[in-house]
Amino acid sequence: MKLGVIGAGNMGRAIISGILSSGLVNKNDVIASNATEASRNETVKLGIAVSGDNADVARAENLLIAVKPARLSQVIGEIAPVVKPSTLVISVAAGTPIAALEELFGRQVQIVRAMPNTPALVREGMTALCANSLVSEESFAWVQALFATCGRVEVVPEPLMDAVGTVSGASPAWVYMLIEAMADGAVRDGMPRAQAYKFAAQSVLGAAKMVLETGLHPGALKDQVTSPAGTTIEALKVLEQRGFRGAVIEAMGACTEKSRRMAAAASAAGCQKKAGAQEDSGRLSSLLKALKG
Ligand SMILES: NC(=O)C1=CN([C@@H]2O[C@H](COP(=O)(O)OP(=O)(O)OC[C@H]3O[C@@H](n4cnc5c(N)ncnc54)[C@H](OP(=O)(O)O)[C@@H]3O)[C@@H](O)[C@H]2O)C=CC1
Ligand SMILES: O=C(O)[C@@H]1CCC=N1
Repeated sequence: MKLGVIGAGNMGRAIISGILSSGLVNKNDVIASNATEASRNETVKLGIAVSGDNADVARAENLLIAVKPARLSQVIGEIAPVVKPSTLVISVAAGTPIAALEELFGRQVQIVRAMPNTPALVREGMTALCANSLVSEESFAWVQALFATCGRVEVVPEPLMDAVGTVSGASPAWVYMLIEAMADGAVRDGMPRAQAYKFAAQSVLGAAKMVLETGLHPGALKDQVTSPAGTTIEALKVLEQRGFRGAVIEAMGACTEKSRRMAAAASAAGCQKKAGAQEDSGRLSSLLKALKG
């Protein structure tokens, strides 16, 4: 198998769907796993092979791990014996540094850390990537091509991954909140709800494209909309009074801080495991010495 995916949930399935619709990887070359039968029955609808055995999936040439960070230790414990030196492991886990993943494997493994987002499903995702030194340029280029099938890709230094997890990984959540709130506003003004979602979502999509494609500063684009003594400025005044921008910045700070706390906890757990392994190997060599003596 070309690609194995352990944890075909919201993020895993979005990536699989993005990749399959690009044709870069064939359905017959993908295998995925879920914990429960109910989820496996959903995953099988993607037309790929599905297994309840993570070791089966981990035999693929490239392995994407998309379980929740709290499940990583258990899953890596299960698959470490079958992951070969040639296997390329990609983790999308938030707040989980490469060094912590290496500790969980307990040996040298080629690891790419990715931070994607769910718009990968419609091939409008944003993914940041970084890798450990064992990943060859050729393999890293392949991973970039893989995620490029799901949208935009950028290589970033690992310390930026917590910020990325907020600005693109998690941000769709509050953009959806904004769309929901905008639609509520339109409903209040008399628009039917289904139509309101379309108008709100298309406006967010268009505004995002304006930023990406004109290269203009978002402030300049805002000014283009805001006519002197017009209607828009009345809305901006209320948003400034209610602390709209401050609320977004503070919320994003909380999100990034959580990711950093998770990373610190994952690193501390890795250090404990390493210390434990050193203690075990110390005990083993004393035992061997005693047996020889
Ligand atoms: N959701 C998002 O927008 C983003 C998520 N991420 C990262 O992606 C990862 C997954 O998150 P998300 O998709 O939201 O979570 P989900 O809960 O939607 O998906 C996790 C999947 O893992 C499966 N799973 C759990 N335990 C096992 C196991 N032991 N063996 C095999 N499969 C297992 C679950 O199966 P079952 O359904 O049967 O329980 C589920 O399908 C996380 O690490 C998160 O940090 C990164 C960026 C964005
Ligand atoms: O909420 C989370 O932890 C994940 C990571 C980024 C988006 N969702």
